[in-house]
Formats: sequence, C-alpha cells, structure tokens
Amino acid sequence: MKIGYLGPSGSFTQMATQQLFPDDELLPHSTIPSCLKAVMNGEVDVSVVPIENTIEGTVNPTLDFMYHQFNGHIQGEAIMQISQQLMVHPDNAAGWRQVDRILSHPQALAQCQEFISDTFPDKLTEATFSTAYAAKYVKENRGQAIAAIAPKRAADEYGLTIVKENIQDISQNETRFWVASLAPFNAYTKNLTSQGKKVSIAVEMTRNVPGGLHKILSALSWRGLDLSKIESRPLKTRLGEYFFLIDIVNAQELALVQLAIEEITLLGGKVKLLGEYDVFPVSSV
Ligand SMILES: O=C(O)C(=O)C[C@]1(C(=O)O)C=C[C@@H](O)C=C1
Repeated sequence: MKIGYLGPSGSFTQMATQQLFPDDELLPHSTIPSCLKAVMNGEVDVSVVPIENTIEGTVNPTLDFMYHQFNGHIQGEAIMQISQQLMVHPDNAAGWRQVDRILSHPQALAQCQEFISDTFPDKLTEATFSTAYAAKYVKENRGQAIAAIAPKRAADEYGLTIVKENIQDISQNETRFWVASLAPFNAYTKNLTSQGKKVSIAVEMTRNVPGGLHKILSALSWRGLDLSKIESRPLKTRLGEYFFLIDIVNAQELALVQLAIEEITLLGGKVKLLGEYDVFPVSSV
C-alpha cells in the first residue's frame, strides 16, 4: 500500500507510521490537509496524521478536516511518547542562546512553553508545517540565528546539533495519531498488539434543542458506553454553533454504539461515524 504521513522525513508522524506500516511505501506530505486530501484523491491508500497530545490537546486541523471534509474513516490509532529537543545548525552550536527565532509545529511549541519562556523570554516563535520541516529549514538556512524544536530523529536526519534535551513541559508527554483511509484494510503488522477498540463519532444538534447535549450523553450512558473524550468545535456556520467529538473506549459491543447512534438521530442529532478502530501503542524510536 501507499501510505501518506505528515513529513518531511524525521517527523514524529513518520516514526509512528513506520511502525504501523514497516513494509509499505511511505510518502511524506507537508500539511495535515494534504495528507488527508491525498487519501481522498487516491494518491495514497492510507494517511497517518496527529490528532491529540497530552499537553496541548486536540490537533484542530485534523479534527476539522475529518469532520467537515473527509469521506473515509479512521482505521486505527497509534499512541507514542513525545520528547522534544532544541537543535541548531552545528555552526551555531556554541552561541545557541543568541538565536532570535525558534521554529516548530504549533503543537510542539505549545508543549515546550515553559522552556521557551524561561530560556528565550523575548524571542519570537515561528510556526512551521511540522517539527521536521523546522529542522530541515534550520539546516538549509545556516546563516540565520534560528533553532528548531523537533525529535532527535530530525537532528540525525538533517545533521543538526541538539543543545537542550527533553524540553517538553512534562515528561509523560504522548501524542495520538489517526490512520485514515477510504476502504477498510487489515494489513497491520503482527508486531503490534491492540490495546483495545475505540469508536469516534461527531455529533451536531440540528436545532438548538434545550438539553441537546444531555440527550446525546444519555443515549450513550444508559447503554454503559465508556467515554474517554468529549470536545466541542465550532461548526463554522454561525457564532455559537458547534459539533461534538465523542470517543468511546472499550467498545467491544459495536451493536450498542449503532443503537446509540440511531437513538441520537431520532432525537434530532446529526451523527458522523468517524471510525471504529484498534489502538496500538508504538515506541518513539
Ligand atoms: O509529526 C510531527 O513531527 C509534527 O510536527 C506534528 C506533531 C503534532 O501535530 O502533534 C506530532 C507530534 C507532536 O505532538 C508534535 C507535533
């Protein structure tokens, strides 16, 4: 299969993708929407994109695209430990404290807020498409006084010097990645063991019914369905209109989830089933 991922080479997403699909052809894409569009237009069979992090929460571009535009499903999830490193071009290693800009993906910058405000109180941060993109940019622009926050793998890939290790605000920092495709497949490597089944749905109440969210939650709760996450995102229609992402864990009884979806629909809710999938812990290699 052809597998898209948020690249370039050296990204956290690449590490997760290589463990999920060790024998497939991996193709980097520069943004999360371009990874998911590549699935929709048949350029790749599957794409792997980040969805949530311990410190910074939901990766909104992923959730918004999955809800508003994606016409396939989540087929799996990987959970990986994330350790962020500060790196510079080797020529600037001695004077790294003098950098005037710190580049990374917004999720990674947010994961290292304490370090950045303590070490570089007056310096600018600059958002890049991914952590590895920032590392590559630092490599290609050695004349600029810049640093990247990225994985150790990106430092190796682009020949950068790590000047501060493990700079994320908490050590137990993890990111979830979704595996998305149009058609189901069962080609996961035997090296991975599922830690359980999950179902993700997105729900919007078509009219502003009082107690609408309460009704949605009741349909799930009286069936004993165990929720691990609920989050609202703007519908992008009018101010004050939202959809809700709901993750259901230990969802062995998929029939129960189907019945809950039917009940929510009868109550006036519009439900999009984002996917029913296995969750795989992967290591940060
Ligand atoms: O894969 C990467 O390297 C990314 O830049 C993306 C991303 C994310 O969006 O969460 C992936 C894992 C980390 O949480 C930080 C950044």
